[in-house]
Amino acid sequence: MTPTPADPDAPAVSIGGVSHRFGTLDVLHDVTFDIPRGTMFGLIGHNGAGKSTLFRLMLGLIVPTGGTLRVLGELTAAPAFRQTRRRIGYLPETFVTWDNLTGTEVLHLFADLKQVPRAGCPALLDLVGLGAAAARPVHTYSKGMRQRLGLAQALLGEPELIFLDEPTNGLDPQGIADFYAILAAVQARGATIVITSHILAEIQHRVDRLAIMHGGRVAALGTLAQLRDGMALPLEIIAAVEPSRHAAAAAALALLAARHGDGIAWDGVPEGFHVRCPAADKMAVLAALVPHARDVAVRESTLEQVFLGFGGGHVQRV
Ligand SMILES: Nc1ncnc2c1ncn2[C@@H]1O[C@H](COP(=O)(O)OP(=O)(O)OP(=O)(O)O)[C@@H](O)[C@H]1O
Repeated sequence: MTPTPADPDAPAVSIGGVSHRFGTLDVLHDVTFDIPRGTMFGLIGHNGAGKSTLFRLMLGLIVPTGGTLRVLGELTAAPAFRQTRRRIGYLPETFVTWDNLTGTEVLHLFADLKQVPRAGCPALLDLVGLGAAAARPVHTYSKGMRQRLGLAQALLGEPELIFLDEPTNGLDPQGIADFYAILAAVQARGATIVITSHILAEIQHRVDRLAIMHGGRVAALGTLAQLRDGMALPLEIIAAVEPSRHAAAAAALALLAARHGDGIAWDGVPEGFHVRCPAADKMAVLAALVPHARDVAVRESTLEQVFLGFGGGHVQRV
């Protein structure tokens, strides 16, 4: 029987002061955060930051050497967690499967291992776009098709919580878009998704919340907007200005900069102006430029800039 968590509103994952040590190597240090139910949560960090270790801990495959870890309301160290694991899906970084079996046969085997009915397999193969290839042996699949088969096995039994470790590695742009469209549908039915990726441009607008891991610690946590605010990275505003309006636009910017101090900087280019300013000055800069501009675009800092700002790009081995 599937156990029901005591509190259905409890976070999908609750990590409290978790540390982990392999032998003499301290890999995670006092990691504390929750993953709210129904969210798509991104876990990012440099190579060796501890993401996969945290995944293995959340899956109950290893037990933390310090702190507590609750997943779907159950302590991962508790014997009852074996039952809870049936409500969890997992796509490892490297999805290894039986190459001589067909897509359908592979999925049947995973369904048997997970003790869920095989009857759901055809619909899952259709969902991931493998319906037409289901009867072909897996050794004839492309890398993208294998990854989609991996996603299908992670979705067996309609799990409430799904862990995906760098799931879009090797997928082409259309494959990545299709992959996230499936995840959006899965999230819409209420599932929580935890995903790691090194392709930050890909996940920045797709995840609801993020944790940036650095050297086994949580360096930052929140929505992309909160992380941007925390970093106070400047915005870039690009204004297309006709030559006849250049002087007037430059004068408006100079007046604004004199009023707002050093935070506003700009370059004149043949097509107009590139302005960098604190986010708080965005509306003032737009108000100065719009009367003179043919077009204006605002570029907010990317997740990659935020990540690098938090020291994410600095590989520090723990
Ligand atoms: N079984 C293990 N025994 C000893 N050390 C380990 C073991 N698994 C991981 N580590 C070490 O723990 C640290 C974190 O590794 P982990 O795989 O969790 O990082 P990661 O953030 O997932 O990295 P990547 O982005 O490269 O996948 C690394 O220093 C790694 O060498």
